[in-house]
Amino acid sequence: MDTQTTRIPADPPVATAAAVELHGVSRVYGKQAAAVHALDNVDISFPAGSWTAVMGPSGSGKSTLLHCAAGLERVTDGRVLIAGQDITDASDAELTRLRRTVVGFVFQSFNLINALTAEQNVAMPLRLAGRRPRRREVRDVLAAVGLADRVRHRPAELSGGQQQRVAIARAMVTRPAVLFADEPTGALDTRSARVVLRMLRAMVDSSAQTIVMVTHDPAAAASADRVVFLGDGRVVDTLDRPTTREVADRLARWEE
Ligand SMILES: Nc1ncnc2c1ncn2[C@@H]1O[C@H](COP(=O)(O)OP(=O)(O)OP(=O)(O)O)[C@@H](O)[C@H]1O
Repeated sequence: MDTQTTRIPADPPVATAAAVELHGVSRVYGKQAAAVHALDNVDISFPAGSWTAVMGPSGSGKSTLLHCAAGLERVTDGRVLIAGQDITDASDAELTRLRRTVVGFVFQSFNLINALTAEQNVAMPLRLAGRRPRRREVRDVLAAVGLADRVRHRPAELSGGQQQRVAIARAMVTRPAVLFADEPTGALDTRSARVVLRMLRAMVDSSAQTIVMVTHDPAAAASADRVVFLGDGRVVDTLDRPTTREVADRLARWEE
């Protein structure tokens, strides 16, 4: 008799380790002779709980990659999956729901509403998702980004670094599984940039959120777990656990 018993694993297997997957994704702008292949058959996956920096020369397709991966823009070819869900043919309503629940965005230009206070800006995604924001949860997120004493300030009354932190708080308040950030430190001085990068690191390490960030700055990219380099709409290189020096050297090679 077989005395071996079947062992039941303590934890169920992880269903999907990828927060975002792009399979054979192409994005073409314009037609025929005027066609621009902004993305050309890109295969890439962003593991859950990881931080990836996307780099490459101007026009290499970084923003297009971010927008397609986030469901902000439709792909011409290929498939995009977010949290295991194929969003390629999702309706506009489904994409809107996804953007309000699963993903968050931070843009270089902050995109804050000037007429609203920091607190009201941060509460906005909760309202859009149909929730009545609790003052406490909004203030807690603002406190987490070091702005507990600025909740009643409007964007014009805040520094660039503070505005960017409000934008990050706004993206964090719904606890999105994936945060897409387009040059989140591009408009900041070195000190404010460091604060923002530390906050992004905390999101990945403490809450296992996933970050995909476009940047031109090797120091910012070195805060990520991995750097993906684009050239002419294709992934041309990747670098794991990068240092600033390695990123700068690799960039110089691809931008030659
Ligand atoms: N809406 C559009 N219509 C036509 N062409 C576009 C459009 N958006 C982007 N492109 C083209 O697609 C290519 C990739 O653009 P994208 O903005 O993704 O590059 P990028 O790497 O983010 O550049 P940058 O670093 O300058 O922001 C470029 O050649 C650009 O001109």
